[in-house]
Amino acid sequence: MKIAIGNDHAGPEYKKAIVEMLQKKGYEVVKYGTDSFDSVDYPDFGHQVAQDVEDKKVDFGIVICGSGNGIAMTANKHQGVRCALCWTTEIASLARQHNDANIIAIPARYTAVVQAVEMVETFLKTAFEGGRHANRVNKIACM
Ligand SMILES: O=C(CO)[C@H](O)[C@H](O)[C@H](O)COP(=O)(O)O
Repeated sequence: MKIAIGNDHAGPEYKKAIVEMLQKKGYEVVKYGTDSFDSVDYPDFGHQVAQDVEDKKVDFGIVICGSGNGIAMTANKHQGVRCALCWTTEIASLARQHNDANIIAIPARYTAVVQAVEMVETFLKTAFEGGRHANRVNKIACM
């Protein structure tokens, strides 16, 4: 399975820990974003991750910024992307089970690294339930 990950200056150490976990588990990882704490603009990297998901170059995406909101908003501009802001493992699980989310957004300044890694593990191992949720998810794209 192939995963794209991107972050701004709020999350280099979060990306590092998540990438280590993913590579240990055998995932192929495409890395975007910064490895330093110098200020950058989260949309630059949110778009890169979301474009890979939209183009089906990767199976899932992970985006990280301070609150998680700016980079989630960026990703959700893309066709076919359902990016979920997650702050507990239960929310991460529900984002897959009920919303068929294909990108997880991590709020680096409001969660611990260990919690972020656990949320990503949960997100990636949880399946979409379909059923009544499929109709609802289909309606998200209908405007
Ligand atoms: O949380 C964010 C966007 O939703 C970003 O990570 C920024 O950190 C946030 O906007 C704060 O900006 P700053 O330049 O880090 O003060």
